[in-house]
Amino acid sequence: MSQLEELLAAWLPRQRWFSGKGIPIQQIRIESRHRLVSSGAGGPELYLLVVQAGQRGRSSRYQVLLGARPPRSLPPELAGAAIGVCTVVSGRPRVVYDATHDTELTGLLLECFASGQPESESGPVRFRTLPGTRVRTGAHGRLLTGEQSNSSLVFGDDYVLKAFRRLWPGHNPDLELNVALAGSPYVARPCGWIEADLPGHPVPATLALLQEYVPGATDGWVLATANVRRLVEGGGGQRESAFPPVSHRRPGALREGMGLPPSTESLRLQSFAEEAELLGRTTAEVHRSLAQALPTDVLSPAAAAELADAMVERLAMASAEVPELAEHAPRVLEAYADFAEVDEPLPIQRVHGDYHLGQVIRNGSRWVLLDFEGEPTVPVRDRQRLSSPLRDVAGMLRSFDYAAGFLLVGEPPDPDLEWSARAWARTNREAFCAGYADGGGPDPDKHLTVLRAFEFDKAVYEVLYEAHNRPDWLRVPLESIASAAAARPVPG
Ligand SMILES: Nc1ncnc2c1ncn2[C@@H]1O[C@H](COP(=O)(O)OP(=O)(O)O)[C@@H](O)[C@H]1O
Ligand SMILES: O=P(O)(O)O[C@H]1O[C@H](CO)[C@@H](O[C@H]2O[C@H](CO)[C@@H](O)[C@H](O)[C@H]2O)[C@H](O)[C@H]1O
Repeated sequence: MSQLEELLAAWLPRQRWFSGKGIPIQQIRIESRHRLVSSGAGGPELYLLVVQAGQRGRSSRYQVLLGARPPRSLPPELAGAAIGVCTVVSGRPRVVYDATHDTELTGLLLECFASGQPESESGPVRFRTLPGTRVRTGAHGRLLTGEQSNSSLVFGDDYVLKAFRRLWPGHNPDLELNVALAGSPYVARPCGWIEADLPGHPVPATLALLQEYVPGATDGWVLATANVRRLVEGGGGQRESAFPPVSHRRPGALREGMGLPPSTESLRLQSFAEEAELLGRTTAEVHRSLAQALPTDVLSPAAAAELADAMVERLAMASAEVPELAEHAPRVLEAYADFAEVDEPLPIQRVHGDYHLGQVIRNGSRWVLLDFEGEPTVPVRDRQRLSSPLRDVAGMLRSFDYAAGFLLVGEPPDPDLEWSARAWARTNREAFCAGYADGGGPDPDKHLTVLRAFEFDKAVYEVLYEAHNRPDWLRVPLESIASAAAARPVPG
């Protein structure tokens, strides 16, 4: 291993976006290295590295944006981004650091888009813009610090540049789907992308996506968790207050039907249920646009069986890593077997693929959908497969459970709190499904077997995701699986 590879081997596992956390790195190899920009003699340089990390006999590729400056010239505000001192090029020692924190360098990325030309050593990295786009330069890129699988830089109120961290050959679905949806009011307009050739692969990999920034928006996860917290803090755990049964989709409908004014709790539940319903409608609209712009098909029985097999495989993998999952496996397997036997034709199309509350932002008038990347740890060619839009519905339903379950993380057992949290999740799940069906999507209530299998599959994915990234949160998907496994499946 080179000096830089050794430094990266120690630094990578500490990064939020590194998907192989907790598994020893056996090998690190810098597969390619490109100098993108240099701000002049003695100034910082920006390198783009494609790094292969070997773990448990498997190799994964990551993108590292590396800054390099002469030793002892790192500004104090970048001290926390330092990776170490080594020779990057031409044998001279440099202090190397995570360049996404360096606003001097990130600003130069916009200039590469504007000129279409990086100052590159060998030219295999390309900055592309979409027809009709003139990139405005001048703003510095500020790194977002949220829970992310990638790294997003916000340039003033103009753009967001998302650098994909885990790289796969092929166009990233986030680029493909945003381009297909360009012009829709429900996505952020795509402006350009960065791509690079990967050694030995005929198709380039997408390294980053440049999109218009949606100003003044808040993401659905922040809104939902604030709402669920308010509900609970406001005494939502009073069991005598009306909570709509499953057949009543709107909170408060039961009391309304009885001529009673809405209870405080149902008003609080309703405040987010309206949002959930609108989100359901918006989701249906986006699915319709995707189906119009890109290929569609119908899932054949053979393909359904293959899909069920893939779910079984994922369950086996997750159970091997997280033994608590194994006790629920028989019921989960039953759900997958029921799915494989569904005999109605299931329309399939391109879908979001990793749909949850953190992927939607709400501005003044609408919900906007982000991050059509799919599950970042799944190879791009698999993420490009057509799928049932109900997979996205299941993803968002899981997310309502998450927002409620998150509230209980670290809390001592409290049946009232648990009851309120579950009530919140159920109300919003129902509102989302109602909005989705009203918006023209396949009615979730009529596809319960399919939905149950997709929800289990997503929760199993989440178990692995949490085990690798946020072990404290593991109980959120595990408890959902336990309670869904204990419930009798409703035919449909
Ligand atoms: N175009 C945009 N306008 C405003 N905020 C955005 C935009 N794109 C991303 N964001 C913010 O960045 C966060 C992470 O973006 P996302 O694409 O979901 O990244 P990741 O793939 O790493 O999860 C979003 O939750 C949102 O808050
Ligand atoms: O980074 P991405 O947004 O592409 O997605 C990954 O990270 C998500 C967490 O940030 C993870 O989502 C899970 O946690 C969310 C709350 O933080 C919750 O809303 C989702 O329902 C839950 O799946 C996602 O699964 C993962 O791919």
